[in-house]
Amino acid sequence: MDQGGASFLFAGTKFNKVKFAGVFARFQAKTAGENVDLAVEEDSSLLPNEKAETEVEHVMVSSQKRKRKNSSAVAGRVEGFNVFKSTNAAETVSSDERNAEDANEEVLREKRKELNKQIERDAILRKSHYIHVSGNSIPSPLHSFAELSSRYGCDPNLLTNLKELGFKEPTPIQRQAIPVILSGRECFACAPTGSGKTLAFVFPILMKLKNPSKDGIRALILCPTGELALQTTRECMKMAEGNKFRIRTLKKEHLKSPKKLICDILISTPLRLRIAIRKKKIDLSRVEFLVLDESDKLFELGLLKQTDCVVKACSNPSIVRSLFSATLPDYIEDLARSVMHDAVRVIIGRKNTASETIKQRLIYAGSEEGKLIALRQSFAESLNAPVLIFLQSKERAKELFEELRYDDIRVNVIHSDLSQKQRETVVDDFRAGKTWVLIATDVVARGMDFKGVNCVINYDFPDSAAAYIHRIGRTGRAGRSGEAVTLYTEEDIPLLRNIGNFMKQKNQENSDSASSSSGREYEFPYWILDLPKRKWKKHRPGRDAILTSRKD
Ligand SMILES: Nc1ncnc2c1ncn2[C@@H]1O[C@H](COP(=O)(O)OP(=O)(O)OP(=O)(O)O)[C@@H](O)[C@H]1O
Repeated sequence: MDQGGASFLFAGTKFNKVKFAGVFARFQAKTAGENVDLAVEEDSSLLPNEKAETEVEHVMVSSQKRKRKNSSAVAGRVEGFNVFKSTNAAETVSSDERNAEDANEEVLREKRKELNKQIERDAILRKSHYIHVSGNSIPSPLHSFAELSSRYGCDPNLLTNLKELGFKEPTPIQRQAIPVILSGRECFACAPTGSGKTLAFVFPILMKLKNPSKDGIRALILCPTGELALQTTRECMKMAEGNKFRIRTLKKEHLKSPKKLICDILISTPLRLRIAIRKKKIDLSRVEFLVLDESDKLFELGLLKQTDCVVKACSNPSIVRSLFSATLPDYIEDLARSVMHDAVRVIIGRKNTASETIKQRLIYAGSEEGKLIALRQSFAESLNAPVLIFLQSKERAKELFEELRYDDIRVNVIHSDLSQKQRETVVDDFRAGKTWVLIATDVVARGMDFKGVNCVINYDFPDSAAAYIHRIGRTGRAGRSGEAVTLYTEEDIPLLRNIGNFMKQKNQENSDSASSSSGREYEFPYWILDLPKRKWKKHRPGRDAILTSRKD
């Protein structure tokens, strides 16, 4: 990735004079020489530990000031300067102040104790959910969804929606990311596939927007593919049910319409959005919340320019930006750290790892022919539908489809040569169970939530570590179990070590053998860990054709 190109992302953010108007006014008054009361105002938006921290700071400042004053009073007496009008008056003030100081120090001790207790409670909760955080004054994680009501005054209707969706407990990423966004903090978050990241950014946005308005687009969610944008829109609508928010996916029709698109929450790919911006069909200057979902993908070369254009168009200085993904490479972290404002980093479990609930297996297929034989054999033994098969290119996906379409299984294919409408139909059929086996390119590898996919087959070895994690992450979602099988040939052997590292982590925590859906025991091939380390560049080796007819 061209990091130089990425460095101008997020440019143009200024000091938020509106948000900090109070501080600004006080600061101005102080510089004008007025007697400014520095007392901390009761700020209901502050969280318990933030509030405690602020109060402790305030008491400390006041106490230090008094100490300085007292010591100068003592110094005044010792050195004999007539600092005070009368010694008696000085003594009276000093004894009053001493009492006040004692009381203040008691308050300070209590606040400190409470703060420490809160920090301890937060640490225990975070530890039990493998939540790792860094940043300043990080809001406490949630114990339950009910806390959204007691701590943040969440609209009861939104909470009812959660209940109706069957969500009883927040997932780890939701426990931490929701309070972070609610407290107006920018964040970059990394949590495993299928761990509920969508709700983690959608729900706090719905809470913050409160009511529908005609003021313009207030929240924007960027997704790398049209399918994911549609899925996110649907999820968003389910969570907002009954609140009359206008939630829209940016469609081709919007680009042709003479009117500007006005809605509360817009969900789009960067590609389409950039066209809309250039055609002046959209105004993003009032966007208060910007989410870059699958952020590492959005920063890849093919999408970087469009993403950058969108980020720049979101010119509201008080915007709150969040980056979410299951894979967060170091260079994205560095970029985020350097350009985001006081951002909070939230990592669930170990960074860049596959979900714990996926059994992963490697199968040596020898050749292209061997792959097809292995696939047919596995389907003949037990077709554990729904199954998702990934290939490295649309040409190869089409070939495998041609090969399997006359077998006795309901199979379909999805790739970028299909129109958006066709792609939507294919996805819907797979979701509805009309398709048992879906052959795909990486267009559906990211973010797609096909509930209940039992098995992912990497027919072609993935082209990057991130691709491996996202592909296999289409199974084993929301705590369900799943299976991922990766077929490999000679060309892929140098890269086995790279995914072996992910597999080893999983197998060490369970046992070294994992049984597959067909009931066979699987031995982890330890020898792959002895292979030399290889830098994983885009791995798409030339492969023999799949079609058996073409070989005859
Ligand atoms: N609190 C919850 N309790 C139970 N299920 C949940 C909860 N939150 C979300 N889910 C469900 O978990 C599934 C996965 O959620 P989601 O698609 O947001 O995952 P994700 O972390 O974004 O995955 P990916 O990295 O693949 O994009 C969805 O079916 C969603 O409805």
